[in-house]
Amino acid sequence: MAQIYRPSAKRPQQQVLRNQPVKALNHQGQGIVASAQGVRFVSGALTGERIDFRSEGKHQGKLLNIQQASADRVIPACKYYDACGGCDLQHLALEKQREHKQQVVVELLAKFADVTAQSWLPPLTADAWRYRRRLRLACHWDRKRQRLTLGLRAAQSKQIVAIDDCLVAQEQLTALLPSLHSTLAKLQKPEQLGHVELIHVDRTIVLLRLTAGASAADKALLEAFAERQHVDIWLHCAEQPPRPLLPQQQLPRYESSQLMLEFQPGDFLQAHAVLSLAMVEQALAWLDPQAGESILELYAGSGNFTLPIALTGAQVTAIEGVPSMVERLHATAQQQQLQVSAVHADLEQDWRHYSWAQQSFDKVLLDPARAGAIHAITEIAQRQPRRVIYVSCAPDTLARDAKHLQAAGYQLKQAQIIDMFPQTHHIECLTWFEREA
Ligand SMILES: C[S@@+](CC[C@H](N)C(=O)[O-])C[C@H]1O[C@@H](n2cnc3c(N)ncnc32)[C@H](O)[C@@H]1O
Repeated sequence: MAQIYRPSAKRPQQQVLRNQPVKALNHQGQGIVASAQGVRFVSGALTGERIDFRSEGKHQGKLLNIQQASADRVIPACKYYDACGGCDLQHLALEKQREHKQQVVVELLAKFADVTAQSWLPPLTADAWRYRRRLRLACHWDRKRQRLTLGLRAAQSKQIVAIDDCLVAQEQLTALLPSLHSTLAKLQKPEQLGHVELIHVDRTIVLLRLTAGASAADKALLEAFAERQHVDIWLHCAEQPPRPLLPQQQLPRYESSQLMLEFQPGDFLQAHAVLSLAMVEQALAWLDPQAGESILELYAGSGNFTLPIALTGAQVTAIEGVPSMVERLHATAQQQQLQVSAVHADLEQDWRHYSWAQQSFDKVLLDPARAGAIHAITEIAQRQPRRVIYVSCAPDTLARDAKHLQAAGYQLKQAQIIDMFPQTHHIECLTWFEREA
């Protein structure tokens, strides 16, 4: 058989580069270094620092040593900082984190959309530690050692960092960790545990994701835990929707504009309770809904913005892609006797087939996931509502979508950073676009 020459696969270069200046932070909070090998993004580095790093792959660098530290550098408060992939900006002073987040949005809007806000409000801020009301924990059962690991994912890895505290989670949640760990390790088949979500709203919820239904013995074990810890347990087994462990358990509720909204554990819930309330209030101030106006709300979830808007007397058409959230939104609107039409639809599909999309709307509010509103924004732009309030959790997709609005004749009147995820690089931004007269 003929031998064919095959060049050996090129290994990515892993050269160490020393004393390199960091020129800025990117939107993922990584230091940008323009090295002789090209631009590298280095997690943990700060603007103005000089660092040693190892070049990894085409674009990344691993921080090895800080030769000259920034005056904005602080000692990370969390003992898991080096291992956990969560709070990746806690080495930057809090005020500077907020300045950086606004700067990122300003720059991305200018670079990708040629959009400049007419004015910026100061960032909306609240507690920067112990703020998270939901915490998702990864689980792994080591069959050989008969040991359960319960923790958070390491940075860019599937590894789990076992934790007994998380400084950004509310204390009601972290206080559960030791007893939860020992209870879950006693399950008959702990390998069936996918992940665990802890939620604190009007009650504390432990949602267990399982690959199969729990046995009667496991249910009894969990029931005893729930009683001892005064929590509600929900089970999310295989393809079934999440169910309460006990039939008498009620749906949990969270607050929005003095209303209590029901939601199903597992469905979307804003992470920071205080800032979620403040954000809704600010969005309403800009939207300024009037009785009789017709408002289209996209990516509505279980009604965090919808019901406060409807309280003003405006007619709201709220669109959401997850059926359980549409059901909850519809039920709460009925209980409160509010004018809401809650519709299940995929906003990424062509809107010509949707009857709700054939009406005209005075104003639009949208709050998409990180992917942004790549199709929906073109549909909105065609319909030319007077005002668009865009709530974004990803500045890169906001900039992409803002370009469509700008091309369709909208101006960015105001913008504001919501410090929804302190200590992390994640950025939440509220924007107000107005159609030019
Ligand atoms: C950032 S959450 C906002 C939810 C709500 N506004 C709130 O404040 O709680 C985004 C929502 O968009 C929904 N979603 C994502 N992609 C969608 C799509 N293609 N069509 C409809 N809804 C979608 C998600 O299910 C989620 O509820």
